Amino acid sequence: MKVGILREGKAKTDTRVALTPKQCRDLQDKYQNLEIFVQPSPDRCFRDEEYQSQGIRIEENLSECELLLGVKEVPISMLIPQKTYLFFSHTIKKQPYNRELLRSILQKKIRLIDYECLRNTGGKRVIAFGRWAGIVGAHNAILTWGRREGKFNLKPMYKCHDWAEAQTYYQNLPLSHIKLVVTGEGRVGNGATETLDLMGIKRISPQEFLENNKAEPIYTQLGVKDMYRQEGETSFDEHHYYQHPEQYISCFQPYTHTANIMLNGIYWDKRIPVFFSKEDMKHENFTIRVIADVTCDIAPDSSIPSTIRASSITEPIYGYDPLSFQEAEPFQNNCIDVMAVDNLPNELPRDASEDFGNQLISTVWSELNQSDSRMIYKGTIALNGELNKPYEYLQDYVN
Ligand SMILES: NC(=O)c1ccc[n+]([C@@H]2O[C@H](COP(=O)([O-])OP(=O)(O)OC[C@H]3O[C@@H](n4cnc5c(N)ncnc54)[C@H](O)[C@@H]3O)[C@@H](O)[C@H]2O)c1
Repeated sequence: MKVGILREGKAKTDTRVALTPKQCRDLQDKYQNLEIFVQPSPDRCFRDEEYQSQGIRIEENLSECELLLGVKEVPISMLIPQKTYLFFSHTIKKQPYNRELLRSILQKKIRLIDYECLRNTGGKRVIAFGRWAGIVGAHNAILTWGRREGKFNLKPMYKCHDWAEAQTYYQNLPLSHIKLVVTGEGRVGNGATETLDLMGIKRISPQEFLENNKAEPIYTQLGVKDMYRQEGETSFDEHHYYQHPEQYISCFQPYTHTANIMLNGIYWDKRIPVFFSKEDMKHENFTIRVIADVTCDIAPDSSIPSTIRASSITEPIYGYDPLSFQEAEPFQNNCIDVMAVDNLPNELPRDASEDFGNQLISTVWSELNQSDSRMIYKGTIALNGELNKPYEYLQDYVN
């Protein structure tokens, strides 16, 4: 089989790749009939020469390849008819900006397998970048706090060679007054706690967090059971919550009076209650001064009203004035600092790509060769010019 690694075409800042040079080499060594070709790219986090030095061919024309691997949406002009593509298409929520992309995929009779739709038998996603978004998100939260307090300047993650370098700056940071609440227990939430643990910030239970008045750096992590409840109910049925989140109310309020940093890493959609309102943010007892919103849904369709726009890797922080509801200069006493970078794993593209490639190899690669794989069937959005059965609900969007 011939496999092509695509040059990312959506934005220059997308420097990640699905397989590293070493992973390509290992796969070729393992499978005798496999040949991997890499489209040249001046922007990719692994240079063309790094692939070549592992014996992988650089090739502009990938029309001989059956399977093409990208990361972000492939521009329509780069799509080759009748091939199998794997990438994040961002079409399953009927995103308007990718309607033409899906139309074109159908016209060109492309088989589209979307990484976001690849799940194991328990329904959990098998391949994602979320852990790295959490790792970088927590780094940026503490960086923002250091600058806000004027106490320290943490080197931005994207300026570090890799995560190992960033970790060398975590010793002896003056973090004494930090009270940080992490929302979410998935990839992002758990990635964030990796960074916080390395920084020596003490993890405590949600209950202790609300009661702790000592000037020591602490954090707590909240899952859905800590954040939502049904009115009049004392127990929490997680399965029921996922089925009917609209029947629940938020119990996040006490943390808005206790924490000074919030790292938001929990999934949210319009059925789920918001954590707090614009009005809540005006109150004197709203103590949160830094919000690292990794989930990064943009207001008004968001759980956090101050996430009024996404920010960028090079300019990650903006201020939010809770009285005027407007954007303001960052690091002002009367304002809240927002870190809302929506492509955080790109700050550590080499580490994130390697991890992603390992997940691809260990969970997806062998499935791709099985004609009856449930995982691949359920992850396939389009084939032979039609929507695959699980995605027929997209027909009106395509039309
Ligand atoms: N800013 C970025 O660069 C970036 C990168 C990756 C992911 N994200 C976003 O971060 C968020 C979390 O991603 P993740 O990888 O941790 O996801 P995940 O599936 O690993 O974890 C999701 C978390 O949200 C909770 N949750 C609450 N309601 C849910 C629901 N109805 N369905 C599913 N989960 C629900 C889960 O219990 C879990 O704690 C997502 O919104 C994702 O799009 C942002």
